[in-house]
Amino acid sequence: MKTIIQVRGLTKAYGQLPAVDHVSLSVKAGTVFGLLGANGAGKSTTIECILGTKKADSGEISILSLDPQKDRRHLFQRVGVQFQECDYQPEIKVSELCEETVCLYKNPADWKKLCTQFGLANKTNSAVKSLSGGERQRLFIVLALIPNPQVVFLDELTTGLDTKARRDVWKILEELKNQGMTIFLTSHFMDEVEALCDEICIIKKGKIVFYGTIMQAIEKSGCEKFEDAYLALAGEEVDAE
Ligand SMILES: Nc1ncnc2c1ncn2[C@@H]1O[C@H](COP(=O)(O)OP(=O)(O)OP(=O)(O)O)[C@@H](O)[C@H]1O
Repeated sequence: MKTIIQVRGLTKAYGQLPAVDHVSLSVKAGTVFGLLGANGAGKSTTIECILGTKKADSGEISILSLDPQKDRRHLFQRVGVQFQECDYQPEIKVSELCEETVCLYKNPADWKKLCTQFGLANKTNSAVKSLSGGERQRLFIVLALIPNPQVVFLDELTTGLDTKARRDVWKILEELKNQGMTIFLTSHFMDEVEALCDEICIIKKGKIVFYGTIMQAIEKSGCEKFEDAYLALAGEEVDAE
């Protein structure tokens, strides 16, 4: 299986704070990779360095065999990114935002089809600002998929979605994975991670504390349930430092 993302010794500090500390990871084509950790663990910084929107202090990063700093334009065409929020004109409609996004890419997906897949078919004429939190979240996934990407980054992908919408999104991601898409996600929902991820990496204060499969995490922790395993491995209990 081809390696889509390869990170070796990624390190990035903000002043004195080591946000990402010698992180190495590798993501194979057509798999779902979960980067996990508490708030402030360093997930977003890692993703931004992989995407080239932040410059690492040291380490090597390759994504789709490209250097994210040197080849950002090429990467832009081949990578999808879901943001928690994105900038849009205050009155813009769903259809207009999708069409604007389509214009940015050489080989865009059919946005209407994506809106239907994500349960937004009857919202295309609505203003983005009028959507519910869950609808907006689904729209951001649609926007991330418009480039027809080979790899997609989904940040806290189902935050704000109701139970059925979450399950629907999982199903679509399974289908995309089966079609060969590589998915890199962050999530604070361990049921979602368990349902979707082939491999996970847990970071704490910028350092990797676990890397492997869900089963290996359960085995290593000695817990029965993955959520307990995650809490034990991530050390999310209040520490006394
Ligand atoms: N631009 C910045 N300047 C200074 N410190 C920053 C900056 N961005 C992030 N940090 C700090 O770096 C650390 C890692 O932040 P990061 O956003 O990567 O974590 P995260 O795991 O994505 O958190 P969350 O789950 O809350 O999104 C945190 O302590 C954060 O406060």
